[in-house]
Amino acid sequence: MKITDVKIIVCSPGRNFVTVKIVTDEGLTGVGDATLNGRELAVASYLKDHLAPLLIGRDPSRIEDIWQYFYRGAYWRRGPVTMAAIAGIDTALWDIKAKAANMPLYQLLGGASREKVLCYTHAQGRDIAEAVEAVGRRKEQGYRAIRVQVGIPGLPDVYGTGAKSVTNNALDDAVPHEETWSTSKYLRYVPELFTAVREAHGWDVELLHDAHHRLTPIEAARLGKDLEFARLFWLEDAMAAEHQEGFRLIRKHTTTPLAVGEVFNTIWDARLLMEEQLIDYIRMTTVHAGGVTALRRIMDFASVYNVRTACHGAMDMSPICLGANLHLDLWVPNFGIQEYSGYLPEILEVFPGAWSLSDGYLHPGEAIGHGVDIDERLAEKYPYQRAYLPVNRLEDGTLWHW
Ligand SMILES: O=NC(=O)[C@@H](O)[C@H](O)[C@H](O)CO
Ligand SMILES: [Co+2]
Repeated sequence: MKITDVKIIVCSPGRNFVTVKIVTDEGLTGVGDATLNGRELAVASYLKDHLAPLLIGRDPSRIEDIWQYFYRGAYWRRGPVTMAAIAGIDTALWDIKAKAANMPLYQLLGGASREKVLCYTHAQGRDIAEAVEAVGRRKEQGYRAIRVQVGIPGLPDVYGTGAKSVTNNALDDAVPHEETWSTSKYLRYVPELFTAVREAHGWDVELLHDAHHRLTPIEAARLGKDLEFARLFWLEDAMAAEHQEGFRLIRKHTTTPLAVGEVFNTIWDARLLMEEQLIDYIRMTTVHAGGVTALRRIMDFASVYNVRTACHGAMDMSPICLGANLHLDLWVPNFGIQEYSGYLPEILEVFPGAWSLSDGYLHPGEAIGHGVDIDERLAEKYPYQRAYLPVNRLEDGTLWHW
């Protein structure tokens, strides 16, 4: 079998996605997600101008060799753009291989280790009352694990808590929306949020919270400690994790489980965190971690250190990424949880898939390959629109983490 064509499809059904479609001379095709929220065209060009030409004529079954060719062969290794581009190709190649083997991808990985995939979803509010109500709605929809985020009194819209939080990016802003942040206001308020949520909804629902990299190590330790009463499933992205050693301080002070990794793109970003068991969940996902080939390796490394998987899966990864994740989620022995924040209807039309959600659990389905495709004609109806994630400033104007 030979690769005869590589298409890079950029579309925007409610938000921007970059999709790789690989065509072979035997009629088999495969698709992969290569979306990088806010820098989509950099990945599209990396693929179109640099990688796609090198794929034509190659044997699509040589997935590992192609992965190494683009990783080691790049010379300039790692980074979100490079690894998202490699991910798009790699995921498409695994899709083709599973189709050629006439089986769902999870069978190729080693078969199912569970019947279904536990997921968590998002609930947010501009204030505690709204957030408590949102948790109630998510419980009624059958979710067993819910991430709770809330606006902070005295601060304007905080990321992921206002009306625009559905798409997590500013489609209608020609420049990144600038948020204002105060850690002290935040640290005082979040424990009140979880007191109210536990009071209203009890203990049979798993609660998660995402600090989106905004704290220093000691502030993260403080929050973890202050939230121990709420018995969270996890506190996520407590601090910007380039400084992996910083988690030693957090770990020393709190038993609140820690999750990190959605912005990581190679194992090197997480090695120390996992070797020293400084985290409990690794949040790396197919599209940002370099595809199925890389993520499978990272998941196995995590299992050696009792770290569980928790693939990132918000709406700024396409349903193709979710589909591929779900096959890994069904197979991986050290599974933790899968993020699922739902998709706008137009996204599900452009990316039809075999996966399903019921009663707070997902399943990849039994279609051959990873079970998700792209409707190219429909995708054309949604041309790219430049959009960004917000940026974050302290009240004095300092450009801050997020
Ligand atoms: O854990 N999930 C998250 O943090 C998401 O909501 C991210 O903010 C967006 O995917 C960033 O593009
Ligand atoms: Co997150």
